[in-house]
Amino acid sequence: MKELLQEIIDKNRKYTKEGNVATYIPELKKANRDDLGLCIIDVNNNIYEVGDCEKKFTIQSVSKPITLALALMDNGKDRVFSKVGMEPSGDPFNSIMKLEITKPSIPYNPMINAGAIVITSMIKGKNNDEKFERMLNFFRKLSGNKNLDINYDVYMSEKRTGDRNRAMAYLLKSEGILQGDVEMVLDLYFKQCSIEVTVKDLAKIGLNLALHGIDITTGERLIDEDISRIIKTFMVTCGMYDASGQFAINVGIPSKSGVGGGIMGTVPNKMGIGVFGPSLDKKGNSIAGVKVMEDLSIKFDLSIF
Ligand SMILES: NC(=O)CC[C@H](N)C(=O)O
Repeated sequence: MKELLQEIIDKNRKYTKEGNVATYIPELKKANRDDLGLCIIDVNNNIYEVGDCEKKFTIQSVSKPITLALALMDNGKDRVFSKVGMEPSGDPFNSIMKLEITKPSIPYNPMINAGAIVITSMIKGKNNDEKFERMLNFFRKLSGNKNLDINYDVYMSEKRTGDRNRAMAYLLKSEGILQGDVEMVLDLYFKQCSIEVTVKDLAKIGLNLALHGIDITTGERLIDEDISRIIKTFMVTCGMYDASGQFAINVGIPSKSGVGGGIMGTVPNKMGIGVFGPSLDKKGNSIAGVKVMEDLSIKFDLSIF
């Protein structure tokens, strides 16, 4: 198995030369574009790691389905989906356009920035510290990694430069969709995106989703079954932004990407997948990472469709 995975990494390493690492968050420019790592954890808890699997990177948008799960458990479906929709937007992840032309300005889905920021605002806690602690604990439990924490430099870098997200959040507040102190919500969102992970952490979270919310090592239910189903469905329809349709056809694995270069995949009842390759295409998805996912899907017949 490991040899097959190594072949997939070797074959696709050339694609790390294509595209560019994210630069709009200045600190992300420091990523090494040549990196490519993969981890798979199957339902028997076999862990396979190949390539640059020891590298840490910030989770960025791969955090969105995870905070969505927490917000749904905190608030229930009715409340969450009165503020955020369930439809693919067909627009870039950071688009502001539809917020102005649709009334009420409910973000299309929780996987684009506007929707994710509203979701973050729904995390329960008596102050921001407690909200972040609950969030981080949830990420730690799902990844089985007690040491997960934020990359402070990336967090500060995005906090300093995240004016587009700031603009969206203020617009959402003015429309009554987002509640609370906007700067506090954004601070929590920037922290959430700056949580530092490895491909193994993503594979473990993916495995927990593949097992419908049950942790394989502890037997503990971490996510309600129904919520785990909702999360995976969003990953299929919106997880790769405005490339989700193409990805569903070519790969067919519920997945979520982030501008740090990570992709988390979850194959129901089979495995969790973590991939890292920081050079991105124009839509913000890892170019080599998507190629690796395509090869995995074909080689192991993983498409859910
Ligand atoms: N696509 C992404 O990974 C975007 C996350 C990033 N923190 C942002 O809000 O712009």
